[in-house]
Amino acid sequence: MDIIRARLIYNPTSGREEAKRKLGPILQRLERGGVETSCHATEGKGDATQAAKEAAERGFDMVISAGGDGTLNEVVNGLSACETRPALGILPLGTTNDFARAHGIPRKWEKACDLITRRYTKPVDVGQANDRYFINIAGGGSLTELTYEVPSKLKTMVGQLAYYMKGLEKITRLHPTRMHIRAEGYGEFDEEFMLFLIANSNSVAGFDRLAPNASTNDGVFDVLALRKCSLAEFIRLATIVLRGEEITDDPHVIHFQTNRVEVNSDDRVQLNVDGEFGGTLPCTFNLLPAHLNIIMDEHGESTYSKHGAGRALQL
Ligand SMILES: Nc1ncnc2c1ncn2[C@@H]1O[C@H](COP(=O)(O)OP(=O)(O)OP(=O)(O)O)[C@@H](O)[C@H]1O
Repeated sequence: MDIIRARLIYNPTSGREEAKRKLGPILQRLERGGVETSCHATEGKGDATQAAKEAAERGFDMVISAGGDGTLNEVVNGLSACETRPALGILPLGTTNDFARAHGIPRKWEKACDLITRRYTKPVDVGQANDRYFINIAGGGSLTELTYEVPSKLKTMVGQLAYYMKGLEKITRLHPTRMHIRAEGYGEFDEEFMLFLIANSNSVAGFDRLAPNASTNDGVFDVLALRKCSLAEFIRLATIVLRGEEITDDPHVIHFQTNRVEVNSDDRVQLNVDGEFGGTLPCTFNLLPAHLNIIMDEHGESTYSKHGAGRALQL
């Protein structure tokens, strides 16, 4: 068995602190599977980005992100900026693990370790929003501005949507903003929007039908923009999303696929990038095709079209 070198970047505070509690057994299991692993415990915001960048520069064969979507997003940001990018393994030990769930990466640490030691990688598209990277979703609009006010685990915009729909709090503060959206190969829109979403993955906070065609390996984003509408219309559409049904054909929704979108506004519009604050407009969203090789189940995702089949990690 070939031995490979991996750097495990774990957030000791994620979820129920499982990465910290199970660290010994995790390292042992990886080692038994030929993945010789050293580790870095993150100390706060941004640390995982720096640690991933250093691991790539030090020539590790693989970086393993252990934690939730927040840690994964930081690791993706560190790796995506590098010329030579190690394979990425995921131990989904956080409170929210949207990406892992959508890509069939097991929640149990034993099974996730076994998947990593099988070393089967698939190329995955990465989104770039100005100088930040994302693998699930980015967006902007008044709904995303409310996101940061809520001390909730539901950090993505759609998660917030569910939150507001349950409580109907603050929903009256939703307001349209005039934005200019220019999409490569599609066209331009200059009108008032409630919000826009740039989806790279089809599973956003569990709403699999929100962008049903979005896939992390098709070379395009699914863009959804909600036109100015009344509160009643907004609630009607949000209810459809919460029921797990599609809204892409609704006349209030603009939906298209592209690999580059520019969004601009004269007003201050905050961006949400994979659940985190991502600065303000203007923003250019660029898709980086097959930018990262992520360890997945060979039979995990079925829509493996544009970049061909996955492969065993070549070392
Ligand atoms: N030692 C640390 N103490 C506190 N926060 C940290 C530490 N290390 C990393 N973080 C921050 O914790 C955030 C959340 O991490 P992560 O998504 O892995 O866990 P989670 O349990 O799913 O998240 P959340 O607590 O937001 O639900 C990350 O964005 C990261 O910046």
